Amino acid sequence: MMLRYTVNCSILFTELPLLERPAAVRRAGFDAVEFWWPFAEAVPADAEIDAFVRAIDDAGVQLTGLNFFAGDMPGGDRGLVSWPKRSGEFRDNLDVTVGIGERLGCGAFNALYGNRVDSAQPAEQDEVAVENLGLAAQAAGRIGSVVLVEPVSGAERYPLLTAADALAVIDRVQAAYDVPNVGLLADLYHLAVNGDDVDRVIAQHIDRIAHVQIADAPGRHEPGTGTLPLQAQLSALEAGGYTGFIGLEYKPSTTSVDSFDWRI
Ligand SMILES: O=C(O)C(=O)CO
Repeated sequence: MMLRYTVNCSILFTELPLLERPAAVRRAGFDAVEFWWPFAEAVPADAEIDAFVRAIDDAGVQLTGLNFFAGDMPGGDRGLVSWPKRSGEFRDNLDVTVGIGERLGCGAFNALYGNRVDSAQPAEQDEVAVENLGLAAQAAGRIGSVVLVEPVSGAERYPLLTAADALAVIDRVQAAYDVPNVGLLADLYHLAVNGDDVDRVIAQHIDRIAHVQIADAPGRHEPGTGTLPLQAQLSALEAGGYTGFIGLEYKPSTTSVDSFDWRI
């Protein structure tokens, strides 16, 4: 298989401090990494950003993907994009994220949509999301990068569960802002756990898939630890002409370095 893999350093190599993970990925034989937002704040100090950029540069790996600031992820937040009261923070974060991307040649930014909140109606949240995604796409477009919209599982109030949910949002953004650079993040684990028909999504929407991530289910561990037909789905992506990266976004069932044997 010619598929290219990128290692998600927010869920793999967590045995190590964050800044040591890119070098560990390189030692494990990979040349690409992706991260969830790696800082506590939407706008971190310049020194923190410099240290992050240096860790990736010095490791000799490519940053292929970075999540925008998504709130308190361990506390249950899953993005600020559709959260009216925190829209300002998302917008403050846009330039910082794209700035990091520009320094490292990062091609994709994941804009987690955000949970439903009690302080706003769903329709208002969806309006705000379209605006914020339009702005994000314009910012990413300035460096030739794409913004990703991702269906996610495991968060009770996250409204994008299936590929169709995310594609409907992308359609709205593209109609309102005429931005070509917004695409589906097809995380095959999240889609399967949410009951989507992953084979059909690949067959029907491969041209709208801008990034793929994988983990097996149940458990969200490496491929082969669960029951998902991931090898067949990766083959289908390759046969269908998908040339992007495959993000390894799983919790290793052993140590991270011992979790790569499933690759063909
Ligand atoms: O929150 C998650 O599970 C994600 O996949 C974020 O990108």
